[in-house]
Amino acid sequence: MATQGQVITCKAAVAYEPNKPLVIEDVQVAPPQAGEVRIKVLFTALCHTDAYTWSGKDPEGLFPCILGHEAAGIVESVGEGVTEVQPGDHVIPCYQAECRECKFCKSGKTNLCGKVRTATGAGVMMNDRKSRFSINGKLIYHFMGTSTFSQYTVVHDVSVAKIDPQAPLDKVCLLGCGVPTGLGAVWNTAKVEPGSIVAIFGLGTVGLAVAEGAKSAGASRIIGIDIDSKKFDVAKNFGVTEFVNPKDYDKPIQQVLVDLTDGGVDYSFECIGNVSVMRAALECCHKGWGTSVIVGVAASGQEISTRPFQLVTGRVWKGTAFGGFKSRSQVPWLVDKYMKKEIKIDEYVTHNLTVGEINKAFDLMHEGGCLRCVLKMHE
Ligand SMILES: NC(=O)C1=CN([C@@H]2O[C@H](COP(=O)(O)OP(=O)(O)OC[C@H]3O[C@@H](n4cnc5c(N)ncnc54)[C@H](O)[C@@H]3O)[C@@H](O)[C@H]2O)C=CC1
Ligand SMILES: N[C@@H](CCC(=O)N[C@@H](CSC=O)C(=O)NCC(=O)O)C(=O)O
Ligand SMILES: [Zn+2]
Ligand SMILES: [Zn+2]
Repeated sequence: MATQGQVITCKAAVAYEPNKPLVIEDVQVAPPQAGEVRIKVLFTALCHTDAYTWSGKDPEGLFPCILGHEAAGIVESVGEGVTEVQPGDHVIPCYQAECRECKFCKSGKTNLCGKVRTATGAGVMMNDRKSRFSINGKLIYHFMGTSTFSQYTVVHDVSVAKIDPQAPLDKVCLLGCGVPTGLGAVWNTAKVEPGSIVAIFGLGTVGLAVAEGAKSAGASRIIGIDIDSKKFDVAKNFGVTEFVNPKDYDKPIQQVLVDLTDGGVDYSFECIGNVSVMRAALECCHKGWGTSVIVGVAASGQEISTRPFQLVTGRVWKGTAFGGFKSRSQVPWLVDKYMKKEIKIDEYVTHNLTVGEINKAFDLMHEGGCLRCVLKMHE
């Protein structure tokens, strides 16, 4: 039965309140308006940022909402004026848009796009500042402009990357967030050079993708730091050459790293979202040139600090969103790299469940033995 132009009722995991189990509901998904695309989501993974917003610590977190932002699917229908994708196209929804027209896109200096950001931060669509999701007339907010914990979602056309239809959607869904973020933090944001010494704080999917990126960039030493020693075995497969557990030392971890590296590392990456660790990551950098990249997302109200002297003496503090990748242009390129076996994805997928098991998937994320859990969205 043709669904174009119709409201679709489908299953979605709804977050009604912070930290309360997600509820699988029958949700009404309105047709796409001008400049919008309705996507049948086939697979979605969970990222730590979904858990962060669900925890209530995200200043942009709105409830009730449909979380999820690391997914792949097929275009079901498009709204007026949409020219770059059509029904049947295989796509990855991108929380970081790329309109190619705004001040940010035209600057050549950033991957951030301004076109729909105020709407995505407010949980609505740009066109009418309303949600396309409802349950029996009651509004449900969008999340990050993607809301992939739903069998169907509506996104802005500037947030859709069209990909190779041969690519396995249960794997390339990871290119919606964590893997590009880690790779791009190294390749685009830090621009790590061959021979560099790299420190990575936090060896989850994002930290391991940093390791993979650093290895491919020719780093000579890749030091992984995590409070969970079990992470080291798996981290070796992604390029980590040495492991440090802060719990094994009495002195500050930045001092441990400075001592291990004859004065400090060339590049460090914070992939946790902990502001004390962000400070340590900056202060373990080498005087004169060491660069630290903040990747982790810290809770509302948290602030970073250090002695300004750390910067006066040449250390550089940076941050990255989606690894600096331009989403619509470069996600298809990353898919092609995966298809040519030039980047890993399968190795990050430790669990596969169904959307009905989503609360179990979040439990797995918090237990630590899980990198990415991929949910099948349809029977
Ligand atoms: N900037 C961006 O565009 C993006 C940021 N993120 C953020 O990156 C962070 C990492 O995400 P995931 O890899 O999915 O998370 P994860 O939870 O899988 O990994 C975090 C790792 O940090 C370790 N850890 C926790 N506290 C620690 C401490 N005090 N010292 C050392 N290690 C510690 C944990 O044992 C775990 O291995 C999150 O904050 C997430 O929100 C994620 C994607 C994109
Ligand atoms: N609403 C959050 C924003 C958290 C954040 O920094 N998000 C990252 C992506 S995290 C993906 O898993 C990002 O791209 N930020 C840039 C942006 O435009 O949002 C908060 O306020 O903490
Ligand atoms: Zn994410
Ligand atoms: Zn733009």
